[in-house]
Amino acid sequence: MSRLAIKICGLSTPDTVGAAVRAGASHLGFVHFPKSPRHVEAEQIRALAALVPPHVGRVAVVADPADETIAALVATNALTALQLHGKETPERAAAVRARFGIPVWKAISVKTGADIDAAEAYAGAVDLLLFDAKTPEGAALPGGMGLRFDWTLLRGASIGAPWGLSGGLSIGNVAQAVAITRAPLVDISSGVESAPGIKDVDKIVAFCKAAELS
Ligand SMILES: O=C(O)c1ccccc1N[C@@H]1O[C@H](COP(=O)(O)O)[C@@H](O)[C@H]1O
Repeated sequence: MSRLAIKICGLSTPDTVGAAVRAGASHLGFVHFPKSPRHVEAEQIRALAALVPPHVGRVAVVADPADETIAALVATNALTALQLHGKETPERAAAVRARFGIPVWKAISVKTGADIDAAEAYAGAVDLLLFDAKTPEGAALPGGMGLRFDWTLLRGASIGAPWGLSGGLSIGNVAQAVAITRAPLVDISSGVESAPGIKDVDKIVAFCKAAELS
């Protein structure tokens, strides 16, 4: 059985980056979305990523980015993947991957089983599908709101690509989430914070422990 991959997302300080690495995270996420309390500029991502050992993935999270935005992020040479967390189509996701030569993760907003079925259109166009809860229409953020969806929708689903589970995960529910979905990767942001955008080292450590035991 291969080890559960853990992505700690929305990091913005050297301390919390170090804590996530030491706690055993396989991937770190950096949100580049100005409306987010977790927003970090490309130069900050470059500096934070320089603290990360090469075996740990470094993922920039964006939503419906312009090509210029992607170019600036890719130019940092700090990233192992780009997470598209907006309304990008399969064609747009494939074009980003081809144009910028970077692995692409696509967040799939889930409310019903039809949303999971619709993810099939992205297989082949992206490198990883990340199932996250749909945020309410008009919400300020497309993710990072601690919302979860009905995990049983993923039970027994055959996903034709590498994938992960996101949305409303916490120290207390990650074991149940993995038991239900058999997710190979779990992704958390607000569940390891003390306030929006403020990561909590103790919570990061506790989450990684709980995920590893699941
Ligand atoms: O966290 C944000 O502010 C954010 C902004 C724009 C796009 C995505 C964002 N967050 C991502 O949402 C998921 C789930 O987060 P949570 O655990 O429910 O808080 C995660 O991948 C975040 O990085």
